This record gives sequence, C-alpha cells and structure tokens, in this order.
Amino acid sequence: MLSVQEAFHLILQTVKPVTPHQCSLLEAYHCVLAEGTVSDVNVPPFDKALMDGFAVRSADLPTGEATLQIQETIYAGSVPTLPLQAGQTSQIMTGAPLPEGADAVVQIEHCILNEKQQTVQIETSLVTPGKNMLYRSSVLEAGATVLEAGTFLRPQEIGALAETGSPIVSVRRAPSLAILATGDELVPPEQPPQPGQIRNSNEIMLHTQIFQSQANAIPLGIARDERNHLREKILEGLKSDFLLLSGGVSAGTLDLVPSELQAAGVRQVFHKVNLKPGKPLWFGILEEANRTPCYIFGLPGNPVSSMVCFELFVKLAIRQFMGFPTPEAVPVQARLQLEFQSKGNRPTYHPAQVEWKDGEAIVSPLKTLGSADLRSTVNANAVALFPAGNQLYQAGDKVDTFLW
Ligand SMILES: Nc1nc2c(c(=O)[nH]1)N[C@H]1C(S)=C(S)[C@@H](COP(=O)(O)OP(=O)(O)OC[C@H]3O[C@@H](n4cnc5c(N)ncnc54)[C@H](O)[C@@H]3O)O[C@H]1N2
Ligand code: MOO
Repeated sequence: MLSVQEAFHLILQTVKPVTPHQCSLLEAYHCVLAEGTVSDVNVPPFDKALMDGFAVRSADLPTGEATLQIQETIYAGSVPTLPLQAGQTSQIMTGAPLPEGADAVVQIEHCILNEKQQTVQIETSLVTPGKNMLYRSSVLEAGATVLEAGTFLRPQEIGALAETGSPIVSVRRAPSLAILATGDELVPPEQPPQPGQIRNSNEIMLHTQIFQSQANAIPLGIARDERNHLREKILEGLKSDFLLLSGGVSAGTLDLVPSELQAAGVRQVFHKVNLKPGKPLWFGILEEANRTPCYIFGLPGNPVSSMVCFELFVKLAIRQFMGFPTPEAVPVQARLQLEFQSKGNRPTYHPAQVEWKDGEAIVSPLKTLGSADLRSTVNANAVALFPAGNQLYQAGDKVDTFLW
C-alpha cells in the first residue's frame, strides 16, 4: 500500500498551481502573490517626524537644554520652506518632513513656548541624531523588493502593497471545493435520526475546515447510495476546482464512489494509503479541454478519518493549487508528557493536546475509540504521529505532531 509520503508526492505531482490573474488588493486578500513586487517610493519618502514637537539640530542640545528661535510650523502634508541654522528650530507635527539641517525632534511635552518672542525653551535629556524621527528610505528604498512571489497575502501584506504602489497584483486564488456526503444512513444535522440513521456531521465539518483554509466551500447535500443520484451529484461537483466526497470509498457493496467517479471520466491517481485513520482515501483528477482540472478526494466516511485526511492531504493540495512555495505541513517536535503505548500495523495520527512549557512543546495523546470517535478530537489541538508497530514510548521521548 502507498505510504503517506508517496501519497503526498503524487498529490504534489498531480495538482498544478492555478493560472495567475490580475486583481485589486481587496480581491487579492488571502490569495498567493504570483509575481514579486518592488516599491515605487522611498519609505519614508523624506526625513519624517515621529512626534509632535520641535525639529532641532542635535548639536544645539549637547545637554538637552537650550532656547531656540522658531522659524515656522510644518504640518504633515506640507513642505518646510526654511532650513535650520545653529540656534534655530521649527515646530513640527508627527508625519511632517523635517527641515534641512534638522536631525532630531524634541516632543512638545519637553518644550515651553514663548509666543511673543517666537522662541522655545527646551528641557529634555540628551538629544542624539535621529531621535524621534525616521530617515528618508530607512524602511525601504525605491526599487527594492517589497514582497516575493509565493507570499500569502494577509492584511499587513495588503497594506504594504498599497503603500508601495502596487494597487493591482498578479495572484493565484484559493480554490472552490464542492462537498458531497454519501450514504443512505445520513440525515441533515437538524433532523432527529431514525433507527439505523446518523447525522451528516462530515459536511459541515469539511465546510468549516475549508473556511479555515481560506478557500470556498460549495456544499451539495447528501447523495443516496444509488448510482443515478450519486452520478448526478458527482457531475455537479466536478464543476468546482475540487470535489470532496465523504464516505463510500472502502470495500462495502454500496461503496459506489470509485466506480462512479471513473465512469464520469475521472482518472484515479491512488486509492488506499497506509495510515490510520484514513486508509481508504481515494484521489483522482478530471482533465478536460478548455477548463482547469478538477481534483477529487474520496474521504473515508468515519468522521475522524475525514478530518485527518482533509488536514493531511486536502490542505496540501489546496496550498499547491494556490502556489505556496512550501505547501507541506511542518511538524512540531514535542516531548511526550507521559509514557504511551502505540499499537497497530499502520502509521497512526493520534488526536493529541500540545502545550508549551518553558518554550518546549509537550504532547499528551488523548483517549480515543478510533476513527468513529469524533468527540475525542474536541480536546485535541494536534495529531501526534506514531510509526507502525507496537511500541512503548517513554515520557520525554520526542514525537512529531501536527497542530490543527
Ligand atoms: N472490509 C473492509 N471494511 C472496511 C475497510 C476495509 O479496508 N475493508 N476500511 C475501514 C476503514 S479504515 C474506514 S475509515 C471505513 C471507511 O469507509 P467508507 O469511506 O466507505 O465510509 P462509509 O462506509 O460510507 O462510512 C463509514 C462510517 O462513517 C459514517 N459516515 C459516513 N458519512 C458520514 C457523514 N457524512 N457524517 C458522519 N458520519 C458519516 C458512516 O455512517 C459509517 O459509520 O471503512 C472501514 N471498512
Ligand atoms: O483508516 Mo479508518 O479511517 O481507520 O477508520
């Protein structure tokens, strides 16, 4: 059976980053930059006051005390008209350009103004060059790189692009993911289940996992275990960038998903991966002329399997689609809080609680009844990875964890 690493590799080989498009900064939020940007301005564009007060020549204030002659008042948005000579100062507002000759600002709280004589008496501590000001282009020079291709655009990056003259950018968008829950036993969460029935919890859980991934969810409801109904829903789902099916991918007689996907023209890339939970995972691609491909995941129906497979495999595919330079999840090494007995013949991703103590991650695997026990994941903020085999791990042993 395919290993998790081989499955990751096949997903990265199959999923192509989507073609970039140009858009406004608002539309670019939560997309990935496809081309790097450079600044068209110096930041700041001039020597800039960081305090309301008086622009001074620091050489005039060797002890921090002096009485200086006021030249003018400089507001943010205006330009100074008079340079400072020895013994001179200009009143200045935060954000305004410093006059020529000035190399520091004394904040207004340390100044006594004599309006009649147009002087100011300054009583402050030592004034060094650069105090309460930013030198021109000290943050960024015009022509310098602001953001590299592959940067995920959060509010701070959007602001930096606005500041540096990139109101239109080339980005890769997040995908749309259709969700199709399959199974005759399923009823919507708002409905009380009748004998033999259970609530469709996977759909809403996947929907919110998609939210967490900053992508777009298209829930398609429940498909019955009947070929025509399933086919109709699958064809609808194949219009999205991704189709996530939940259930019907293992070996049951009504596990119709793989054969119906193939009938719809989907090419299977792999079926079954050596991990627990999530072994029956199915992955394929639909490639048709004149459209971007659709990537299809058949997620195992058991809720914890569905959740884990989304975190491990679907997130990787989403990040590859969006053009993240490193789409792989990075494990956090954590020390076991207590000894732990791992069991089973598959590498296991076990619900766990990770805490930080003295800068170190400490992990406690949680009690669970397995892949149908969604309740056990409620106290988890991670999964801990234990290799296949029965092994007694000691408290303090290091294990890989993946934070949720
Ligand atoms: N003979 C074999 N049987 C099973 C195997 C196997 O290899 N050979 N694999 C087991 C493993 S591991 C898993 S995981 C499950 C996955 O099965 P399916 O993906 O086919 O899922 P279903 O059989 O449809 O459902 C499994 C389980 O999950 C519940 N379920 C389904 N959909 C939802 C939903 N939307 N919300 C909440 N719960 C859902 C369903 O009622 C079942 O209880 O197969 C094993 N069997
Ligand atoms: O692999 Mo299954 O997902 O153990 O229950």
